[in-house]
Amino acid sequence: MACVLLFLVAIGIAWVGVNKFLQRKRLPPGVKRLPGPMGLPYIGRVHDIPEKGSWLKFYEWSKTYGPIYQTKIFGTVHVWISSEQIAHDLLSRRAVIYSDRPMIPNLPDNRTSGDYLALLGKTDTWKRQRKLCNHLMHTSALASLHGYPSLERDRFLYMMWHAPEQYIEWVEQFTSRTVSRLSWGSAHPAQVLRHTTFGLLETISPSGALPNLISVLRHVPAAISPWKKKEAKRHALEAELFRANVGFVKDMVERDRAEPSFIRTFLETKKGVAESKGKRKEGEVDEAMRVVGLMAIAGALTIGSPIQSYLLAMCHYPEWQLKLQNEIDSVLGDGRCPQWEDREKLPTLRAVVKEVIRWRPPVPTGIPHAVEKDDVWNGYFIPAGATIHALEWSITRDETTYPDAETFNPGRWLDPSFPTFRAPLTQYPNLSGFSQFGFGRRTCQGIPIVEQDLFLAMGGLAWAFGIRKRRDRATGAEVPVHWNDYTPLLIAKPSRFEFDLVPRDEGKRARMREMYAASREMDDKEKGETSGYPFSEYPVDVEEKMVGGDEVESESDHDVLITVRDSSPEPGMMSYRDESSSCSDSDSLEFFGGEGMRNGWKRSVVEGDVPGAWRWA
Ligand code: HEM
Repeated sequence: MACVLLFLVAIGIAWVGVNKFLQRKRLPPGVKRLPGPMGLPYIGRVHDIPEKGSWLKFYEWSKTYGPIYQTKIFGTVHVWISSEQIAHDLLSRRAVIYSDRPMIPNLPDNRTSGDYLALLGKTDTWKRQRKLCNHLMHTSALASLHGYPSLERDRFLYMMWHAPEQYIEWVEQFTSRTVSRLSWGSAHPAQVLRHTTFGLLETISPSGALPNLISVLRHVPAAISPWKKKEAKRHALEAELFRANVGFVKDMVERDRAEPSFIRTFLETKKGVAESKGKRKEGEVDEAMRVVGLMAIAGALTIGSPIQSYLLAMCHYPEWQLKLQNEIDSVLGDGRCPQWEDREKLPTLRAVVKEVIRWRPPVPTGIPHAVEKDDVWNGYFIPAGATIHALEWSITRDETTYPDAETFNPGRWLDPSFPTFRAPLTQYPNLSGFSQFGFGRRTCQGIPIVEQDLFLAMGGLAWAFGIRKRRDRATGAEVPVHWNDYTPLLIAKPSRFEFDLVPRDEGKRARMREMYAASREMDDKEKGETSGYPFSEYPVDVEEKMVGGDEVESESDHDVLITVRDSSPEPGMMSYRDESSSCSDSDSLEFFGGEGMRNGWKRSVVEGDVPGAWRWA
C-alpha cells in the first residue's frame, strides 16, 4: 500500500514538474510571467472567489498585483485587466488575436453553434452575424427605434405609480417589451422571452451553473446531468419562441400589417436582394432569426440593471434627483415628460445615465475574450488560449480617470475640472465608446437601444416622481437601503430594496393617465392581430414565478419578491399603497378590476391590462 502511495505521489510531483517545465519553456527570453495570487495545484484560488460580488475580490487582487495580473483556475489562465488603457492596448490594438471567446463549460458549443452572436468564437459565422446585427441596429436607430421606447416608458411610469412595490417586475417588463417590439414588432413575446433569457444567464454565468466553476462536470453524460437537462429544455422553448416570432412577422408582412421590427427589416432587405438576384436562401432567415433572438436576449437581460441602480442612486443621492428635476422642469418649461428629441437640451440627464452605469457597472466582470496566439505585453507573457477579462468594475474605479470613484457624481461628466469632461454638452456625455460596453471588435452593438431606453426611463422617473428612502410610519425613521448588494450572475442587478415613490404633482398624475391611455391603445390594437400566435398566452407557471404571490423566495433575479404590507401611507406620501392612486382611482379600478384573491393580493383579469398582475385588494 505504502509503495502504491509513494508511486502516486511521485507521479503527481513529476506531472507538476513536467507541466512547469513545459510552461517555462514557452517563455521567450527576458519575458516574465504575469503576477498574480499563488494558488493550489489545478484548482488555483477558486476557493477564494466569493459566489456573490466576485468582481470585488478580483478588484481587491488588482490592488495587490497591479492593473494586469493572472490567476489559474482548473488549468486555464485567466488574465484580469483593471486599466482601460491596457484593455485598449490588448483588446482593441491587438484585436487580430484578442477577439475570440472562451468555451463556456456549461454551453460547450457556444463558440460554434451560431445561436448566440455574443458568445461565438472568432469564426466566419460571427463575422456574418455581426454585420447583420449592425445593419439591423443601424436601420432601426435611424428611425429613432420607431418610438417604441417612449411608448413603453409611458406604460412603465403608470405601472410604477400604481404598484411601486413591484418595481422589478415593471422594469423588466419595460425592457423586455421594448426589445420585443424592436425585434418582432410586438410586445407579446416579452414574458416568455424573459423566462428563457434569464435561464440562459444562469447557463452561461460563472456563478450560475456549477460546470462553469468546476469545468470537469461538463463531461457528465446528458442523461444524468441536471445542468444539461435544464439547458436542453430551456433551449427548446427558446427555439420554439424565436421560430414562432419569425412566422408571426412573415404572416403580418404578407397581410401588409407588420409593425417595424428587426425581422421585418431583414425580410424586406432580403426580398429586395432576392428579387434583384432571383434567389433567396432559407438558411439566411434561420440565421437572422438567431441574430435577432440574441439582440432581444441582450436587451431583455441588461438594461434593467441600470434602471434599478438609478432607483438605488436616487435613494442615496437625493441632491442629484433635485438637479435632474430642475433641469427637466426649466428646459422643457411646459411640464411635459422628456422625449428622445429633447436629448441635446438635457446634459444632466445624459450625465446621470452615464454615471449610473459607471457607479454600478451592469456587467462588472466584463464578457471575456480569448487570445488565439502567445503574446507579450510590456515584458509579460500571455499564453495562447488564456481567457482575458476587462474587469469593468475596476476600470470604473481608476482614480486617475474617476476621482472619488465610489461617489455617484454625474458632475464628473459636466464640469470641465474633471478628466472625463468633454464638450460640447449638447453632444456629450453619451455612451458611445464607453468602456462599459467592451473593447475592440467585440464591442457591444446595442448602444443605441441602451442610450434611448435609459434616457427615457430615468428622465421619465425623475419627471414623474420623487423617490426616497422609505420612512417607517411609526417612528419616521428611514428604512436603510443597501449600498452595493448585487445579484451574482454575469449581469448584476441590485438586490431588492424598499423606497417611497411620490408623483410630483397633480399635473403629472393627469399626464401619466393620458400617456398610459396611448400605450394601451397600441396593446389593444395588437390583441386583435395576434390570434393564432402561440405565445400570446404564456404558460401559467412562468407567470406565477414572475409575477409571484407574497414573499416568494427568489431563486434567481427574475423572480419577484412581493412584500405584502398592510401599512397605510404617510400623509402626502405615496408609499407602496397609495389610496389616492390605486383602488379609488377610476382608471386604476378599471386596470386592477377582476377576481381571484391570494393572501390579500388580487390578480388582474381585466382584458388588455397587465396580464396576471397582482394588486392589494
Ligand atoms: C446596459 C446595457 C448593456 C451593456 C452594459 C452591455 C455591455 C456589453 C459588453 C460588456 C459586451 C462585451 C464586449 C466585449 O466583449 O468586449 C457586449 C456585447 C454585445 N452586446 Fe451589449 N450591453 C448592453 C446592452 C445590449 C443591447 C440592448 C444589445 C442589443 C442589440 C446588445 C448587443 C450586444 C451584442 C450583439 C454583443 C456582442 C458583440 C460581439 O461579441 O461581437 N447589448 N455588451
